[in-house]
Amino acid sequence: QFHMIKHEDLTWKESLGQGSFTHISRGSKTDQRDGVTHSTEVLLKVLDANHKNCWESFFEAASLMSQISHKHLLLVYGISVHKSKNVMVQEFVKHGALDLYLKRSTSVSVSWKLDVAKQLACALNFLEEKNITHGNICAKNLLLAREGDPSADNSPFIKLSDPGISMALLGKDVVLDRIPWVAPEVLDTLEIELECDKWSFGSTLWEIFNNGEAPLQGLDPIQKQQFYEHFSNLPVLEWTELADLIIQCMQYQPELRPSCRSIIRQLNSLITSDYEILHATGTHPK
Ligand SMILES: N#Cc1ccc(Nc2nc(N)cc(-n3ccc(CO)n3)n2)cc1
Repeated sequence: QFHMIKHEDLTWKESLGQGSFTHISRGSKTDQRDGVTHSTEVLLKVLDANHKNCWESFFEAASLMSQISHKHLLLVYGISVHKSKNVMVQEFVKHGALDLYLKRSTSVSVSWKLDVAKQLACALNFLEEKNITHGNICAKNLLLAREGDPSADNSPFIKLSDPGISMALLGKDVVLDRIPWVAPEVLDTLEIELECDKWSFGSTLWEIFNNGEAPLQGLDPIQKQQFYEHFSNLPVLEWTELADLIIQCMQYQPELRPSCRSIIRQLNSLITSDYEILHATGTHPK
């Protein structure tokens, strides 16, 4: 169920850091199409040698992404297995992970953030309609294909990355570390259902509107576990309508979380202009 890419058709360029249990590099792949050699810029995601036993789950995550196509889902060209290297070949997304972009950027507008939130909600709605659970929604797994330039009046464009190795294989400490993105019910069963993605969406909304700051970042795994045991909520954003949506998504009872359609409807009903004016000037528009 995969396109196998030959090792010799890949060129490795600079390393770009690492995800969890993988490291990523820029590269290119060549392929022959109607006798013409094409070279495509790609992102090469290599599974760490010490997690080689997770290669099935690594590729399972990638195959989820290549079975379906959607404008806000990352394109996976295929995989390449050569000697002990398990490589996922992805489309190269120009501006990389959203969490780093938000941390580095100073002047990202509220409407820019809302645009990104709507695009993520659309991707989730698409997956929900196909009854596919992603299982690892977070700003680190949102990739920025287009920055969006307010003066040129064009908006950002994001792609949801692959979910990576399933938590069931990664063990309890990784699951604890993923609090508050991982839904509370997952801690017991390690089973992920559609509602889990709604919880993670709420946590990711919090990240986006807090400029990429990781929620609960100061807490250690035990304190993170207690956060769930005490049915705690994230610190409330001052934009109450958005804070309400986050609370709805981060309901401890999975069945009380909103559908994607409801999430999209609520995002569309948020008025950014008033909020921005109020936020910027401290006064309400006339
Ligand atoms: N400086 C810089 C820079 C870094 C990366 C990209 N591009 C890219 N393309 C992808 N397909 C996936 C990723 N990822 C980044 C983290 C993860 C973990 O999931 N993926 N980055 C562009 C610029």
